[in-house]
Amino acid sequence: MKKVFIDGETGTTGLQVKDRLVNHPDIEIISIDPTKKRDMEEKRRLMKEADVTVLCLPDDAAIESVILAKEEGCRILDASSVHRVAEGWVYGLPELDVSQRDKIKAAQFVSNPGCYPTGAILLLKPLIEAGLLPADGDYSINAVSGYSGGGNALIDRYEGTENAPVYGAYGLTFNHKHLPEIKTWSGLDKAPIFMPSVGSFRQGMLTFLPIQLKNGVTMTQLQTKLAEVYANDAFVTVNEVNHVVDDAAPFLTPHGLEDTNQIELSVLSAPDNQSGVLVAKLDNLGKGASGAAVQNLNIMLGFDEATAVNLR
Ligand SMILES: NC(=O)C1=CN([C@@H]2O[C@H](COP(=O)(O)OP(=O)(O)OC[C@H]3O[C@@H](n4cnc5c(N)ncnc54)[C@H](OP(=O)(O)O)[C@@H]3O)[C@@H](O)[C@H]2O)C=CC1
Ligand SMILES: CC(=O)N[C@@H](CCC(=O)OP(=O)(O)O)C(=O)O
Repeated sequence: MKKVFIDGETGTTGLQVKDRLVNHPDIEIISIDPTKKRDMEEKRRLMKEADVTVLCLPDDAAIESVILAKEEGCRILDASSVHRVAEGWVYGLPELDVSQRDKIKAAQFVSNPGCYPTGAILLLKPLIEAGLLPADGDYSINAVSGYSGGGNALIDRYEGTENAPVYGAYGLTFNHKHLPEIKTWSGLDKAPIFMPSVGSFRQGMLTFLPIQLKNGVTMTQLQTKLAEVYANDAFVTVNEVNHVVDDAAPFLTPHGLEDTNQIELSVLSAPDNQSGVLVAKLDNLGKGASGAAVQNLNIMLGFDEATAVNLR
C-alpha cells in the first residue's frame, strides 16, 4: 500500500481526488485533522509519511507547501497553476509525447495541467510537430467551462442565491494564467488569443481552435495525424472528420464525459477541407483536474495509469 496526503482535501479538486482514491486498491489516503489544515508542522509530518502529496490548494498556499517538500525531499503532485512551466518540474500530461510517462514516474515534482491547456495542447502539439500547422501561426482559442472550474467560490455563486450569468466570457484582458503553459507545451512561438467563458452547468468543457490551412494541407490530414498519435492512449478518443457524436445533436455540447478521465478530439471541416475547427471535449474536473491527478499519481507510484481515474 502506498500513502497519499491530499493537501486541500476539502476543495473542489481535492474532494474529487479523494473520491477517486477511496476506491483505489493500492493507495491509502492519510488525512489532516480539519482543524489543523493550515498548520505547517502538521503538513510537514504528513508529507514525510506520504509517498506522494497532492496539492489541491490556491496558488499561494501551494508555494508554501512546496517549500516544506523541498526541505524534506518529499514528492509532490501540484494541481495549482504555479509550477506548470517552472524549472525542475515535470509537466503531468502523460500523452504529451512518448517519453512523458517515464519523466513523470521518475520525478520528485510533477505539475498537473490546467483544464483548458489539456485540450489545446493535445490538439496543437502533434500537428505543429508534424509540420501540418505552423509554430508561428496566429491562433485563437475559444472555450467554455462548467462553473466548477472556478472552485468553491464560483460554485457558491452558481449554486447559492446570487444571480450568476447563464453564459459569461472572461479573461478579456488576454493574460489568462493558462497562456504560458499552452504556448510552452504546444510549441508555439507566441501565445494565442484565448477567450474562455463559463456557463451555468457544473462540469464539462469545450475548447475550440479555428483553423485556416495553407500550403495544401487538409483538415482530413489533421484528423489522420491526431488519430495516429493517440492510437494507444486509453483516455484520448479522436473522432472521424465531422463526426459530432452528441446526445444533443445537432448541437455540440460540453457534456457526456462528466466524472470520467476521457478527452475527445474532433476535427470539424468546412466543405473546402482547408478550414474548420478543432475541438476538445473533457470534464474540467476529470481529465482537466482530478482524473488527471489520479492518472499522474498512478504513474508516479508505478501502478496501472487507469486505476480509479473515473468516478463512474
Ligand atoms: N476547479 C478546477 O476545475 C480546477 C482547479 N485546479 C487548481 O486546483 C487548486 C484548487 O482549486 P479548487 O479545488 O478549484 O479550489 P477550491 O477553492 O474549491 O478549494 C481550495 C481548498 O484549499 C483550501 N485551502 C486554502 N488555503 C489553504 C491552506 N493554506 N492550507 C490548506 N488548505 C487550504 C480551501 O479551504 P477553505 O475553503 O477553508 O479556504 C479549500 O478547501 C487551485 O490551484 C486550482 O488552480 C486545477 C484544475 C482545475
Ligand atoms: C471557470 C474557471 O474559472 N476556470 C479557471 C480554470 C480552472 C483550471 O484549470 O484550474 P487551474 O489552472 O487553476 O488549475 C480559470 O479560468 O481560471
